[in-house]
Amino acid sequence: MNATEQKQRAALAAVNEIQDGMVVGLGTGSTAAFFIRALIEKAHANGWQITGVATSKRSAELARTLGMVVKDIDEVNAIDVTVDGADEFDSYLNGIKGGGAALLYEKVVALRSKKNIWIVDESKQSNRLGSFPLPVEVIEFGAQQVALTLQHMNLHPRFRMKNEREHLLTDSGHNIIDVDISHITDLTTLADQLKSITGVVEHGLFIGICDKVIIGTTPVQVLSKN
Ligand SMILES: O=C(CO)[C@H](O)[C@H](O)COP(=O)(O)O
Repeated sequence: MNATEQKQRAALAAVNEIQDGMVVGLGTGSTAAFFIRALIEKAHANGWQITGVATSKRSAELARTLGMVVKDIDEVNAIDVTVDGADEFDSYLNGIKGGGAALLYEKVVALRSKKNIWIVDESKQSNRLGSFPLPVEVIEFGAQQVALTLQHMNLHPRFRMKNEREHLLTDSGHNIIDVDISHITDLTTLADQLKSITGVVEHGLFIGICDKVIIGTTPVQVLSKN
């Protein structure tokens, strides 16, 4: 079974975690898009009222186009569960996110959710995080200075590009600098160091946030925290 089929299977399995009336955090990326489509289909078929809280403009637009009520995070009292993809995860359910440049909103929504589920294909599983470049979201002003700091930290920074000349901008208008953390063993300390750099808004290390990973293999594998 290829990666796309596994993403679809994981997304379908995650829909079983949702009940009528829930407020659901909608992740970003190709796997999250499969989930959004499948959830809306089930909600329509069963007459469910589901409210979405999107982690990107893309996901909000997809969900609204398909008929879901999507609210801003500040318009809801609580988020019951968020279902999102991941770029890499380990056996502790820590991971790297932000391959789709949505890590800031994804983390804001995840940290306000009662439960976080990641849906993935098996290629995302890793014994040690760091094969996927870690996205660091930085404000436009002084972004080159932040890149220099990351260079001095031996993290081999590279601006994520929209095209040959322009930096990619996130939904918040920030830059993404991808860094190489494959040689770093203490990721908690790294996370703290990155957050302490003025100009850094967020990074894609999600440590202690995910509660469950659904891998769309046959049969589907589920890893749960504790
Ligand atoms: O973190 C993300 C977006 O910022 C995505 O969840 C991650 O990149 C996985 O994407 P996909 O489901 O397309 O493999």
